[in-house]
Amino acid sequence: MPPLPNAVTAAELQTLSSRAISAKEAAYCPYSKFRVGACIITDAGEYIVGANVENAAYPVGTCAERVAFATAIVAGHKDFKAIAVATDIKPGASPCGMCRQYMREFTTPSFPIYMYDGEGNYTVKTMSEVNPPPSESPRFYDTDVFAN
Ligand SMILES: O=c1ccn([C@H]2C[C@H](O)[C@@H](CO)O2)c(=O)[nH]1
Ligand SMILES: [Zn+2]
Repeated sequence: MPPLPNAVTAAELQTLSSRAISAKEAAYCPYSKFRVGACIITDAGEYIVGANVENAAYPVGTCAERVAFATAIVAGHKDFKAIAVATDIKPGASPCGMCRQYMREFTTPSFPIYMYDGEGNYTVKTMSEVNPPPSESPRFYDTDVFAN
């Protein structure tokens, strides 16, 4: 049987999580003091990290997930296997609405989001679980809808 799309091996998940956890150290978060690190693994097995970068004008700040995806896109990556997001809270944090929308642009509904707490435990959800289809979620802009 061919491997499932978006399936990460145990070794890949180990690297993905440790890079997301260490990326927390790069966060610039003097306002919230809430450190978030993220790491994406591409289909080819490259790892790209991000962390939240805040701003005195709060909405201008960007989350770790969007920093990681923007970095990956600018580096020329197109196909992504999974993302890990690491925080210091239990049971981890799920991506905000802007990040769900942002990530949908570059991922499929089965794309997994691994959410790590401060102790290395995770929960995992797919894009379609955190971002339901447009019929159920009218304010969610889906690339498939705009593809026609
Ligand atoms: O999934 C999340 C949730 C929050 N944040 C950031 C945004 C802000 O800088 C801080 C507090 O919300 O954490 C992320 O980067 N990713
Ligand atoms: Zn976000």
